[in-house]
Amino acid sequence: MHLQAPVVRRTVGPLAASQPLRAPRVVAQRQPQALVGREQTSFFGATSLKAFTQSPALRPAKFSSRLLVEAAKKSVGDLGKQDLEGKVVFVRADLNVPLDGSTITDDTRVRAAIPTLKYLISNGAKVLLTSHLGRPKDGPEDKFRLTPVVPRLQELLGVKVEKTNDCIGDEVAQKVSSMQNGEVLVLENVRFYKEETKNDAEFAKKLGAHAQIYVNDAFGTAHRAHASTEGITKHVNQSVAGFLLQKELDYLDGAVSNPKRPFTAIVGGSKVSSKIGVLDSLIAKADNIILGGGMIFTFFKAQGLSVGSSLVEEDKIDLAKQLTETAKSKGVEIILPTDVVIADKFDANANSKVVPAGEIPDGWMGLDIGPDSVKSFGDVISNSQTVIWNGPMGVFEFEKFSKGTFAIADVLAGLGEKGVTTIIGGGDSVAAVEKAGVANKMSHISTGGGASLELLEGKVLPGVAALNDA
Ligand SMILES: Nc1ncnc2c1ncn2[C@@H]1O[C@H](COP(=O)(O)OP(=O)(O)O)[C@@H](O)[C@H]1O
Ligand SMILES: O=C(OP(=O)(O)O)[C@H](O)COP(=O)(O)O
Repeated sequence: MHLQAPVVRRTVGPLAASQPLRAPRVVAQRQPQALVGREQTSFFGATSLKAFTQSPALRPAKFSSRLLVEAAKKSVGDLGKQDLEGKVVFVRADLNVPLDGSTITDDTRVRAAIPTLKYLISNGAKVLLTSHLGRPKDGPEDKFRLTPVVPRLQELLGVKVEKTNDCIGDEVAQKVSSMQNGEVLVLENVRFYKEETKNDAEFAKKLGAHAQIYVNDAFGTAHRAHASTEGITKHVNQSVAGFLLQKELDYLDGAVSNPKRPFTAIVGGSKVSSKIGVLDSLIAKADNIILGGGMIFTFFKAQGLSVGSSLVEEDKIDLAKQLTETAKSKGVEIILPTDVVIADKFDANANSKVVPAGEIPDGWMGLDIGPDSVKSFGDVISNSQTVIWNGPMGVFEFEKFSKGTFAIADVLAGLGEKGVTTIIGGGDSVAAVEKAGVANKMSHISTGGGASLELLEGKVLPGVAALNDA
C-alpha cells in the first residue's frame, strides 16, 4: 500500500510498435448458482454500512458461496448475546489501507470492518482486532504499524480503542486480562512475524491463545492461507465469518458465477506475480481481458518490445508468452495498451511524455496508459454487460500519471445507468475510484482485489474453507 518504484531492469531486444492482441472469442457459459442473501447493490454507497448491519439478508442463519466451499459456513450473525457476552473474540480484518505517511488516504477497509465490530461490541464481547498492513520484509517497521487506523476506528465505533505494540506475548496477555466487555484492543501488524505468511502452527496457536471465538472478516486476505486467516482456526472453539466476508462472497459469487455477457475483466496494478496466474482461468471465463498498470510490461517484454525501466517480473515472462498463446487458441481477447505515459523517474514531478507502448527508451518507465488506449479500452468496456476491475491503470497517486485510471473509472461510472454490473476490487483500485468521486456509481465496491480475482477463478479461499460449517 506504500508507493514503490519499479525495479530498474534494462531491456534488450528489438524496438517495435506494440499491437494489441485481438481475436474472435468463444466463451463457455457457466450454469447459474443458487445463492443465499445476495443483494445487487453497492453497500458502500448511499445505503451504506448502517443498512448493511440492519439488512435481514445479512443475518441469515447460514450462508454459502457455492463456488468456494462445499458446505454452508457459520456467520457471526448466528451468535447472540448468550454466545458472545464476556467472550474474547479474535477478529481478523483487512485494515491494509493506503497511507500517505501516517495519513489514511482511503478508509474504505476500516469502514467495512465496522458492522461486525459493532455487533460484537453491542453483544458484550471483548474484541481483539488485528490485520496485516503492507508487506513488511523483516520484522517490525514503523511505517507498517497499525497505529494510523486506531483513531479512525475509535471515531467510527464511538468507543475507546487501545492498541498493543505486538500481536502476541506478555503485553497482549496482560491487556486482555484487564479488558471489559464491549472493549476493543487492536493487536499490531501480524506480518511483523514471518511465521504469519508461513502459516506457522506455533505462531497461530499464540495468536489464538486468549480467544474462544474467531471471526474472519478479512475478505481482502481470504485468499491467503496465513496463520491469522487459516492456522488460528485450529486453536479456538469456533470460527465464523464476519458480515463483510459474508456480504462480499454472497455478492461476488452471484455476479461472477453467471455473469451477464459480454464479460470484461480489467487487470492492472503492481502485484504482477500475485495476479498474472489468475489470467489463465480468466481466459476461460471472460470475453475480454484488458491489461493495464504494471501488468503490461511483462507482456511487452515477452513480445520482445522495449520497456525501459518499467516494472517487469522477469520470471513471469514465459508465463506471459504462454498466456498470450492460450488466449489466441481459445479465441479470447487480451487487450493491451497501444500507448503509454512514460516518466524519467518514479516521482510525482518526473518529466513525462506519451509514446507507443512498445517504444519506451532506456531510462524511462511506463507509469500510465495513454489517451489512445483509454479510447480503445473505453470502447470495449462500454460494450460489456459485466465488468470486474482490479488494479489501477497507472500510478494514480501521482497526478501526472492518474489520467488513465480516472478516465477508465469515468467510463465504468457511466455504465451503471445502463444496468451494466460494475465491480471494483482491491485496496488501491477502490481508493482510485473514491478519489475519482465515482465509487457510488459502481454496482459493488469490493475490499479484495486478489481475493475477488481468485473467487472469479473458482478457487477455494482458504480463509473461508477453514471456518466452521453452519
Ligand atoms: N505502471 C505502473 N508501474 C508501477 N506501479 C504501478 C503502475 N501502475 C499502477 N501501479 C501501482 O499499482 C498499485 C496498486 O496495485 P495493486 O496492489 O495490484 O492494486 P489493488 O490494491 O487495487 O489490488 C498502485 O499503488 C499504483 O501506483
Ligand atoms: O491489499 C490486498 O490485496 P489486493 O491489493 O489484491 O486488494 C490485501 O490486503 C492482501 O494483501 P497481500 O496481497 O499483501 O496479501
